[in-house]
Amino acid sequence: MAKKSLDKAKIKFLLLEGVHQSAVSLLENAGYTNIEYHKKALEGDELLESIKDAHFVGIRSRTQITREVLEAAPKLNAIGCFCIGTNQVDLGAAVERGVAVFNAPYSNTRSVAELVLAEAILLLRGIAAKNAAAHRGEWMKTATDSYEIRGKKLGIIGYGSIGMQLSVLAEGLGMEVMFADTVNKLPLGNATQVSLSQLLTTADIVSLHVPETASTKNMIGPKEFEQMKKGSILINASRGTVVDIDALCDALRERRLLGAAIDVFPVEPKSNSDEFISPLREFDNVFLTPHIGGSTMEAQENIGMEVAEKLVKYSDNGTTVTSVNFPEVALPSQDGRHRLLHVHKNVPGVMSAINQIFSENNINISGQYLQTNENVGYVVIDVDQEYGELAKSKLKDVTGTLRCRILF
Ligand SMILES: NC(=O)C1=CN([C@@H]2O[C@H](COP(=O)(O)OP(=O)(O)OC[C@H]3O[C@@H](n4cnc5c(N)ncnc54)[C@H](O)[C@@H]3O)[C@@H](O)[C@H]2O)C=CC1
Ligand SMILES: O=C(O)CCC(=O)C(=O)O
Repeated sequence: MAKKSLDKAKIKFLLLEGVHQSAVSLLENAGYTNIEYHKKALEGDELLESIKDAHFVGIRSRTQITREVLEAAPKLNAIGCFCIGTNQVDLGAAVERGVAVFNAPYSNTRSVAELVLAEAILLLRGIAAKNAAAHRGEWMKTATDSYEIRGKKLGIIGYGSIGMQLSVLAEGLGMEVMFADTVNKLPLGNATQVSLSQLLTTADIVSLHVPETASTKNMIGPKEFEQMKKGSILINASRGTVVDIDALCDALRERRLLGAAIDVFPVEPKSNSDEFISPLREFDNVFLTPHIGGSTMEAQENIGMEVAEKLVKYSDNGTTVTSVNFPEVALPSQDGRHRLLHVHKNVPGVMSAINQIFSENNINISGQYLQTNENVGYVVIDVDQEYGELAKSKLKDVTGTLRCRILF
């Protein structure tokens, strides 16, 4: 009898950072019972030890999957980011090793948009400072520097999934919305696209919704705070690297800003038992939240199912739809066949070497799917069961091979 590929019970899923139990249930229902579950992020030797025999890993925003971590994980097939951002993963190093990365691009967007809007309303009323004062026994009953949100100008930097939802919700409250984005975007409702400096000089509330990239690092620094309207508000629920925190402190000390709401920080505590250290702690008029923009029960449950399902599909039949670093292939099931999944460098000669193996060994191909991106090629080949192992043993030696798997 032909040897089968790895038993599902032997396929190890390492789930970190307390990803929602919906992910565990979905994996178990799909037959994957070898699940190592941790409530916190792992780092250093602890992470290397747990990931060394993992076939799949699930993380949120804290766990750093660096090149070194990937090198310590020879069996890893895919990484599931149970969140939107994928900046915590070295995507280049992952693709070089044929490791696919998935995320949940939409499931928590509404949660972030709602939090931002709530913070905007509360900051315009000075609630952060009034609340802090009341906890100390002070009574700050005043209308000074207290405003309605209706008619105010909201400037959204990064008009993607979150920025666009925020735009629609804000217009519903009677706000005037403008946005800045590196890409020309179709505005929703009455929003208008403007330059970054136009936005900074006119918005009453500036909200950041960009990814962490080289171009967004410290994109709001001393020069940008200078440009912002006196008495305006800054909200950052994107990534901590986007705002220069010292410059923000200066703007707050000089009372150029009415307040701020910051959910993400350049350095965040590794776990809930670690101290949160930030110069922003001194300011009563700043909402400080522990990176919970997307942390609602609804979002986490949906993310758990969405990302776990993507990992299961990749494990079960090779489908890579919506992967952030891999060529996307939607595959039917391989009933009655063996399926070979071959990830290779996207260089000339690899596909002809692969096809030669099949013709030289008289292996009939019953289905073939190929997709490439700039860096890698991903070819999926279905063959009769008796040829699966032979084909795999030859395919894994093709020059340029990054990873080769067999499914049955
Ligand atoms: N605080 C939290 O818990 C959460 C934070 N996030 C963060 O929010 C970010 C945005 O999320 P989405 O809206 O879903 O992303 P998205 O990818 O849909 O939109 C990002 C937008 O930013 C634009 N952009 C990129 N670089 C820019 C630049 N230099 N200047 C202006 N615009 C630029 C892009 O063109 C795009 O339109 C995520 O990358 C993630 O880091 C996401 C979810 C939860
Ligand atoms: O919920 C998390 O851990 C991270 C949320 C986030 O920042 C994201 O989705 O990019």
